[in-house]
Amino acid sequence: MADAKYTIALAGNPNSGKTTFFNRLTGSNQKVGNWPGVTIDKKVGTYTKKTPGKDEKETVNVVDLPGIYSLTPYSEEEIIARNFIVDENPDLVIDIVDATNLERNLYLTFELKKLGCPIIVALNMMDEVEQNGTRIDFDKMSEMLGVPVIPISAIEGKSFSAKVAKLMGYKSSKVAEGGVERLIQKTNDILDHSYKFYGDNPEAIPASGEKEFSGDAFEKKKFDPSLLKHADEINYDAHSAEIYDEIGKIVSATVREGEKTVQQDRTKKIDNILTNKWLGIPIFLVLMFIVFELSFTVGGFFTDWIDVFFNETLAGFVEEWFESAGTADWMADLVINGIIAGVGGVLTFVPQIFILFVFLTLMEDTGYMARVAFLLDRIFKKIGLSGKSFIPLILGFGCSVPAVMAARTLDNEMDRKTTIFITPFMSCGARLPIYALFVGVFFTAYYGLTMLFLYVLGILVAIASAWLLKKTIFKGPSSPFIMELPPYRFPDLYTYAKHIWEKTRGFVIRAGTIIFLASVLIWFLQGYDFSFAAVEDSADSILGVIGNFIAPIFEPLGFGDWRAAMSLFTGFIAKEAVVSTIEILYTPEDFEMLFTPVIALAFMVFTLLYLPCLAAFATIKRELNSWKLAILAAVYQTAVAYVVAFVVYRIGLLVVQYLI
Ligand SMILES: Nc1nc2c(ncn2[C@@H]2O[C@H](COP(=O)(O)OP(=O)(O)OP(=O)(O)O)[C@@H](O)[C@H]2O)c(=O)[nH]1
Ligand SMILES: [Mg+2]
Repeated sequence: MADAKYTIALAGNPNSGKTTFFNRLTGSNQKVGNWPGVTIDKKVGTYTKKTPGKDEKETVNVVDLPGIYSLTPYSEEEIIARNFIVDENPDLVIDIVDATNLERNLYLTFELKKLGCPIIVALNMMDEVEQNGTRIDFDKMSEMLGVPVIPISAIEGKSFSAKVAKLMGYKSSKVAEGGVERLIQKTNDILDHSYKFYGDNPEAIPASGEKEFSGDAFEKKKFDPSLLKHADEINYDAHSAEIYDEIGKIVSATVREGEKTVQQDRTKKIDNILTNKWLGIPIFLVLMFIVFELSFTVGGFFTDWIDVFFNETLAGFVEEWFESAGTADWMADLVINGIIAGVGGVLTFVPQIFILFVFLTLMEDTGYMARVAFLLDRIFKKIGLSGKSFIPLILGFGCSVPAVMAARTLDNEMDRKTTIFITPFMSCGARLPIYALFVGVFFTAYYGLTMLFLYVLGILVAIASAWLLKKTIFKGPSSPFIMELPPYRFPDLYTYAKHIWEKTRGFVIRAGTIIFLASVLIWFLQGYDFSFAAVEDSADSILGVIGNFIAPIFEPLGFGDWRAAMSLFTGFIAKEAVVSTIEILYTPEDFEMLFTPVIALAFMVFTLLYLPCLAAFATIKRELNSWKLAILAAVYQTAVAYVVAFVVYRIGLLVVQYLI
């Protein structure tokens, strides 16, 4: 943590807007999503506190915490949140409360108060409250709670995106206008003054500047450890009943419920269709199909340009330039046939990836993905896995690394391990260039369908594996879980754009770093033999010799060619390296000759399912905290890939033979 005078923690129920506020306050770019359990680790940022009338600026640490319902935590990320509040003794806790759901959210407020934390309650989502016509008496609530209450709307601002959002029908909040600034001001005021004032009587906090305290006089109110014990061992029924009773009183005294229930009505209407028992899953499939088709048609348009740029314009220019400069042949070969082919081969697919991210992120941010999880929850329950597993799985569409980490939200150990095992089956973004490459050559007319097949196959294999694992090595009852569905929300455009930008940028950066290095390595290994002498035919190179040795293993799957075998090998570094290897090793003619549509499909299926990349593997090892289990996972995944690719290949051959 940066060296700062104060530390503030952001606490609150899941999905109440903590990270949204954190990002605004600190200018960070942490993941926000419209479902509970997005933040799974504490994140530290800073903001600069200015005291009016003084030049001096101070750095304040702000810690974004995972959401918690109470101080009695169950899962790992809840423990992180609670322990931070309890052990790190922050100077101030800002309790971000979802004002549309006060009854539930205020429970934590009461618990925090009982701990003796200095807190400010930020009533978030005021824009939604107002749309419903609900009124809240903040002064009275503050008085009854005994802590400052400030209405805010964390997504609002004077930013461009807020203006666009307004144009698109988003209604802002009058009450919360400037609420974020007021909250910061209040935070500063409280930090500026002793807790002794605050703890006993919040109204007694003098206006800032009225009275100054030196650093030494800043006295921290210590937590009473007996209270902590209390939180763990308390007689919960009596305790909660008492708290809920008080919450009930506060809510009835301060809230005048509006006539309208805009969000609920809208959400209900949409959900009648989207989560319909029969229509839900077909609608999801159709949506995904449309997304893939769009990413192919729109993205493909730009992809062609980029392809021409790398393979003709840039390669041609570099070639001429090298020739005129008299550069050594090997150098020209490295740059043109190694780097430009390898890195360019991956970058070509940026437009497709970008468009896919545009839609997947939209599905996440609006709350639709939570519905997909809900739909699959029924299936998951049948196989004895908690529906909570689906959130990590959905994140797996992006990248397996954060997805595997997200399995921490599962409090049941067996469920968590099972989820970690199956998450890599979800097709991550890095695998997209592989499909795009093959589909672009062999399945041009069926792009959307082929992609859908691969994604759905990944989901089905994950479900089947979960069933198998729960029956065998990870036996045990799964904890009951009631999926909490957030209301549909118009995504905050600024955050939304940032999400897409970050993901796309990540992809480009990988191409420029790890794929760049992999390309150089592959180029070297395919051009030189074991005595480091240049070879005429790359089949005699280091890569060729190893490749020819392992290639027969893949013969039954249709791709027993050494180049295909080696691309799977380099794919362990990063999945995109499969594309780089193919671009470097194959001439287009060879590529089209050695692969047929059936072989291509089997190859894609194999790359979908086999062991994940190095980074994902390291994460799996860390999260399972066992080499044995991590290796078992990789072996299992590769074995599944082999069997499924074999079946796909054989069925494909039969179809071609008898039906086409
Ligand atoms: N309408 C409205 N939506 C908001 C507001 N603040 C946050 N949101 C939305 O609420 C959702 C949840 O926001 P997050 O910031 O991820 O919530 P969180 O509290 O960090 O959630 P966890 O990390 O899961 O505990 C997102 O879709 C936000 O865009 C607000 O003031 N008004
Ligand atoms: Mg969060």
